[in-house]
Parts: sequence; structure tokens; C-alpha cells
Amino acid sequence: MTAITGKQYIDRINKLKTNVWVDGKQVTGNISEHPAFKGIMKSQASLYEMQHDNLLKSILTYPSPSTGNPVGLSYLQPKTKADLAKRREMIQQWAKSNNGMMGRSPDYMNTTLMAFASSAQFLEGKENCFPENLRGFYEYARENDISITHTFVDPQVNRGQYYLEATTEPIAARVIDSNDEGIIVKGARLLATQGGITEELLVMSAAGILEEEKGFAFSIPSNTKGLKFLCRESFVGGDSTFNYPLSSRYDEMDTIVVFDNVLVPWERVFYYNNLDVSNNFMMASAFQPFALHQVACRQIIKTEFVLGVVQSIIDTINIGEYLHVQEKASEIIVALETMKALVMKSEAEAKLDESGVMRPDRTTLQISINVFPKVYPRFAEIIQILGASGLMSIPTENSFQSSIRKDLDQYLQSKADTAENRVKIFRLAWDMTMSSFGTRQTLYERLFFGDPVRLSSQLYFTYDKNPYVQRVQEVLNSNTNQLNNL
Ligand SMILES: Cc1cc2nc3c(=O)[nH]c(=O)nc-3n(C[C@H](O)[C@H](O)[C@H](O)COP(=O)(O)OP(=O)(O)OC[C@H]3O[C@@H](n4cnc5c(N)ncnc54)[C@H](O)[C@@H]3O)c2cc1C
Repeated sequence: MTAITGKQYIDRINKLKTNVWVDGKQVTGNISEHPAFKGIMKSQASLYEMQHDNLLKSILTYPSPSTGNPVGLSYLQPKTKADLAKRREMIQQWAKSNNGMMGRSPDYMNTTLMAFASSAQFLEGKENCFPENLRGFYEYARENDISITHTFVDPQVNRGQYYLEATTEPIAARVIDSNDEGIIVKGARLLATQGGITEELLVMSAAGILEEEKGFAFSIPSNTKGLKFLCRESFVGGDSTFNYPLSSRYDEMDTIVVFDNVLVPWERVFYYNNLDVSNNFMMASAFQPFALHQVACRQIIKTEFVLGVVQSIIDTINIGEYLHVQEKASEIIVALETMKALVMKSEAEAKLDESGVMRPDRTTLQISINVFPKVYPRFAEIIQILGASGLMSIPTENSFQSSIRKDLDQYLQSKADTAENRVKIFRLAWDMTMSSFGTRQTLYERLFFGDPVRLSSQLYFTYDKNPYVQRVQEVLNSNTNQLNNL
């Protein structure tokens, strides 16, 4: 097999007939034709299609280590810093096609799986652990260009530290049984973005588990019996790219995942019923450095786009002469260059790990994921402050084709452009920051890699502060010595 085309992606997903529910109705027929999914599936298909573009295929694919056929480059296990740079180029090439609006473009999960599989030796010889299954699944996904989503977090029922469920039926997904064929899982998981429009679902437990039955890792096809994806309402405003330039193309959909006595076959179980592994594998593995490298590379492209939108607003209504406007645009420039510097530093300080894989520097990327969730909401705020009422003076495509066009042309023109072009820019800014799609983007970037509060606490605890404390001690000691010598 080789890297797939866009059509192959669409055909595969349609064929699955996954159990997906939108607005109280089960999706029947081709999911790629459903109003909630057709835009995003087309965008996802176009990513796969790019792998066959003569100019891009050398950036987006590499020869499979097992067959020599071209496979997706986000599956590459980097052995050198040059490989890491190739990964960055690939990620950013895809991200440019949607300006970073697709948080879960397939390279995110391809990278995640590659990172976990690269660390499979951590599972070696441990109870209820199957490292060969993890490696095998990675190779299968790489060779067949399988699309994957994931769910790591339990439902938000009670976040108290010592919460144990007192219900007869499980709420959070747990292993309730096992048999010759595999383990049986019942309960739910909160949020799998792109649920229902990928071939596979990777299920893993985030750390902090108190009960063995809640710790596991496996992957199953999305159409596995008993698996259901319950969608939020669609944030696609409509088909018109004039009216909804972003939501019509990039609404990835978020789904609650229900496991109704789902049988996970043994060959797809990576580990289960092992508290120590469940609580430590994610951090011990190469997941964080590689996933964060992918995330930061995409966020750079998104920030470039935000800067482009902000400068377009500034030019359109001619507000560039004001100091506070320049300062706000500069805030975005500072964030952009900071993110770029962090990615380059993470690559410059990359090191070979115990499996011979070149890991980008984790601490540097922990900084990037502490920076971006704070600056992204500020980008939205800046767009609102600079766009002001222009973000509400946004008549629709139909209005421009109606008898009021003359009024619109006259009263919505701007210093730099026609009314129609001005409205296009402002509709884009609105869809990026104010529509239901836009506000979701803000929430998404806030929480993309988990709770920002706990991410900063993790940075605090993992960052080596001792050398600096030592220097303070040296100053204190040298003061005493100097006094003693007098
Ligand atoms: C748009 C979107 C898409 C997502 N897609 C996916 C996906 O595809 N796959 C996936 O696995 N997950 C996904 N998530 C989930 C995401 O990983 C979580 O939102 C994130 O980890 C935070 O968890 P939570 O939402 O349960 O918040 P909670 O943990 O419930 O936190 C709520 C509040 O309580 C505070 N709080 C709770 N517990 C603690 C604690 N122990 N210490 C300190 N403060 C605490 C938090 O700081 C926060 O302010 C998605 C989330 C969003 C918003």
C-alpha cells in the first residue's frame, strides 16, 4: 500500500457506516454528504490528495521502511535533526492549506501513534502489556494511511480529587470483562474531535487513574459494534464560502464517545489493568515532545494567518497610523516569532532517545504549549478591538445579489477596497473569532493539549530549577566569606 488519495479517504469512511448521531438523528447514507461533515471531509480529502501532487509528494511522503512505497511523512520516526526538519516542513505544508484551522489534520494522530510506537519498549515485560500490538498497529496505520482520532479524557462528571463512581452502570469507560477474544469496555469518554470521520479510534487513559479498570490503551475501527459517536450541534453556518469562509470548510466536529459493551480484540489491546503503566506511559513515551512539535508547527501557520487578517483589517479601514493599533499587531508578531524560535530551539536541542529516535526538546515545547493557549484568546480580542462594528456590518452573499446592493456598495466601501471585498475580510475575521466556529477555535486552542493550569504546574515540577537556587546559595555564601576575610 501507499499514501492514499482524497477519494480513497472519502470512500473508506462512507463504507464504514459508523454509528454517528447529530441532533438526535442517526447519520444514514454517505456521511461525506451530510451537511455537518461534507465541508470538513472535503478539506481532509484534499490533504490526502496533496500527497499525490508532483510538486509536493517529496515533502509529504517518504519511502516506507518495509516496502519502499511512498507513505505519509508524519509517520516518519526521525533519526536525525534533518529528519525533524522534514517533519516540520510536512506538517506546515498541510497546515498552510487550511491556515492551521484543522487542529486534527491526520498528521496529528499519525505523529501521536509514531511517538507511542517508538516508545513501545517501555511496555516490554510488564503485566497486561502488549508492545508488539502497538508496533504492529503503527506499521499497519503507516502502510495503509489509516485516519485516526483519539479520546483520552473521562466525562466531566465530578472533578474532585477522590471521585469514585457510585452508579451501578459505569459512566467513565472501564474494562468490565475479558474473554478469549479480547477485553470488554463499557462507559463513555468525553470528546473525540473528528469522531465518525476517521477509520480508527485510539483510546488511551490520561494519567491520574485510581482504579485499574480505567487504565488502558487500544485502537478499534470506528464502526466497531457497540461504539457510538454523539455529536454536538454542527457549527457549519452554511455552504456559502462568502458567508462562512471557515466553518463551511473546517468544522471538525466534536463527539462524545459511548462504548456499549465494546469488544476490543486482543491484537488491538496495547495495555490494560496495569495502574503503573496507565499512569506513566504517556509521560515516559515520546508522545509529548512529538505531539507538541506537530502542534506548535501548525500553530505557527495559524498565527501567520491571524496576522494576515489583522493587517487586512488595518489596511481596509486605514487605522495603521494609531500607536495602539501598531502595538496590538506587534503583539501578534511577537507571538509568531516566539513560537518559531521555540520550534527551532526544540529541534536544535533534540536528542536521540533510548530507541534511537531523535526527540525534539520537551522542555522547550512545554513552553510553547504554555504560551499559545494564552496568546490565542488575545488574538481574538485584538480582532474584536480593531474590527469593532465592522464585525457586525457583514451582510450576506444574497444581500450582495439583491436590490440593496447599491446601498451596500455605497455605504460599506472602505478607504482601500470595494464594499464586497471589505465585507469578505470582515466575515472572515468574524468566522475566525465570533461565530460558533470561531469561539470554538478559541476554546480549542485554550485546551488543545489539556488543562492549561495543569500544564503550567507540570512545567513547574519538571523544570530543573536547582542550578538557579544553587547560584543564589553561592551569592549568599560568598557574601559571608567576604565578610569573614575582612
Ligand atoms: C474543542 C475541544 C476539542 C477536544 N478534542 C478532544 C479530542 O479529540 N480528544 C480528547 O481526548 N480530548 C479532547 N478534548 C478534551 C480536552 O483534552 C480537555 O478539554 C482538557 O484536557 C481539559 O479537560 P476538561 O475539559 O475535562 O476540563 P476539567 O478537567 O473538567 O477542568 C474544568 C476546570 O476545573 C479545573 N480543574 C479540574 N481539575 C483540576 C485539578 N485536578 N487541578 C486543578 N484544576 C482543576 C480546570 O483548571 C478547569 O478550570 C477537547 C476539548 C475541546 C474544548
